[in-house]
Amino acid sequence: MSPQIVSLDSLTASPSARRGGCASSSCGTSAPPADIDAATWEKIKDHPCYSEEAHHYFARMHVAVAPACNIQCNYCNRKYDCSNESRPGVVSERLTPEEAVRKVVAVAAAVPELSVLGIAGPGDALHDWKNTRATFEAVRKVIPDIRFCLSTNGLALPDHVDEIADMAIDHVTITINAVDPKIGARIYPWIFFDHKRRTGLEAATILLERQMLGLERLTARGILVKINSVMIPGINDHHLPEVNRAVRARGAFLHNVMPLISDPAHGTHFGLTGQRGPTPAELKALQDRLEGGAKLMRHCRQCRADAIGLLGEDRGQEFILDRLPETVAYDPAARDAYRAFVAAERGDRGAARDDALRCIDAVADDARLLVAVATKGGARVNEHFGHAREFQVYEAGPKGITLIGHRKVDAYCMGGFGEDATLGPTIAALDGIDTVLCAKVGDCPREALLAAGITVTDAHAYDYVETAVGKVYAERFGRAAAVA
Ligand SMILES: C[S@@+](CC[C@H](N)C(=O)[O-])C[C@H]1O[C@@H](n2cnc3c(N)ncnc32)[C@H](O)[C@@H]1O
Ligand code: SF4
Ligand code: SF4
Repeated sequence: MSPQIVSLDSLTASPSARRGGCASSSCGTSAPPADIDAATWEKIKDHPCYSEEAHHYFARMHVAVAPACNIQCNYCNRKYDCSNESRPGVVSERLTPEEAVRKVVAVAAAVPELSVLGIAGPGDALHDWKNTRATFEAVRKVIPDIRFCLSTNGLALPDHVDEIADMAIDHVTITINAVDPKIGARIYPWIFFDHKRRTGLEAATILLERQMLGLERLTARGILVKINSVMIPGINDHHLPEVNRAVRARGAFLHNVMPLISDPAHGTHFGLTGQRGPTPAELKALQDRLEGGAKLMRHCRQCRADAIGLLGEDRGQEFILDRLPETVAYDPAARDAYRAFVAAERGDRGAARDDALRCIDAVADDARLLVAVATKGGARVNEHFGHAREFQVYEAGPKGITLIGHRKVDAYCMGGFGEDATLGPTIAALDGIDTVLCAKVGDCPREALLAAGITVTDAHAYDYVETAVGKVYAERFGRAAAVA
């Protein structure tokens, strides 16, 4: 099977959405959000992880060139692999740098949304620095405008900051789960440092010190740093506000608090010893508590180390090595055209969002609504309920309309028929949601969701998400007239 070519129309696939022309005075521009300076916006405006807004439009790909790791985390087992599973550290095939370059060029030729190449394991990008560097250097020669991104536990980071800066790697993620070694020792059984394996408090103390040093050195060089923290109930959940303060003080750009995944089938220490992950409500409560500190990332999908596509979709299986031609010619025209399309969409959507926010402003009290949106990109309500593999969750309230997370589900509709067995888990996954927005929904799931207290509607199909959420909010709280 050859890779599927993405069409711009697939994002805006309705006559009303393809309205041509431009409703906004800011058409064709993409001005930075109020809290971001112009230089930073230039670095993040096409990075789907560093900008929530960009993640509606731009794709990343990870290449699995870094299999080895210099530490052990109690939640990680890189030996377990399943092509159907989306989880960090999981890959279908490990690549040499040469194979990785072939894959990147093939993806860039077929996926015009591609803007970022990341190395996130399956081990540690800096422990396997030779492979990481060789991959980035070779890709840069073929695709000069692609952004580079890497993820590390931080142990080797202080030694590589100069090279990272020299190679124009603008985005680095460090996983920091604790700033107190006593808590760290419950997460990391060992590290390998300075030719020796170290355990217990000594291991955690060294690792945490190296993480902070690496963070300070990166931010001093103007590199944008995202901190990942895995939320582990009973171990570091109460401690993450302290982590948030510590990384903010050292200039971290984003803090991404992710839920622990600990299925016993994965064979991790935490999975096998019954350590649970947080519920969506617990994760949201912690993230809400952290608001006002280091800026939060709330749209992370905890991707595989070989993920390809928009966040929330994974097209990795389309591009496994066996399916790629030996040589692929790269032509930047499709990516250039896509960027021009996005610039126009952004202007249009910005104007629509301003309209939507006016109806939120119109409601003075503390009325809140949690809305789950079925979307396949482009910041529009454009996915059928039965085809959705995730719903993006928006909170509408006095502070505006904000993406606060997502809920993964199994697609309800297989080959044209709804599967009632799938609907139960979908309803459970939508716990706490008031309304679901989608492009199309059948009577059967609509009634089943209603019986569970969740309304679902396709009345706002192909609207921008904020426009649709604003309308639902206004209808619910009696200000329908506020949104035209
Ligand atoms: C697979 S790691 C690769 C990069 C690097 N070795 C690191 O740990 O930062 C990518 C991210 O996945 C996270 N991760 C791995 N296993 C996880 C799990 N079971 N639950 C939640 N996050 C996990 C890590 O903490 C890290 O932030
Ligand atoms: S540092 Fe990353 S790759 Fe290494 S054990 Fe931890 S999660 Fe796995
Ligand atoms: S794991 Fe999170 S930060 Fe990394 S590529 Fe996926 S969405 Fe972005």
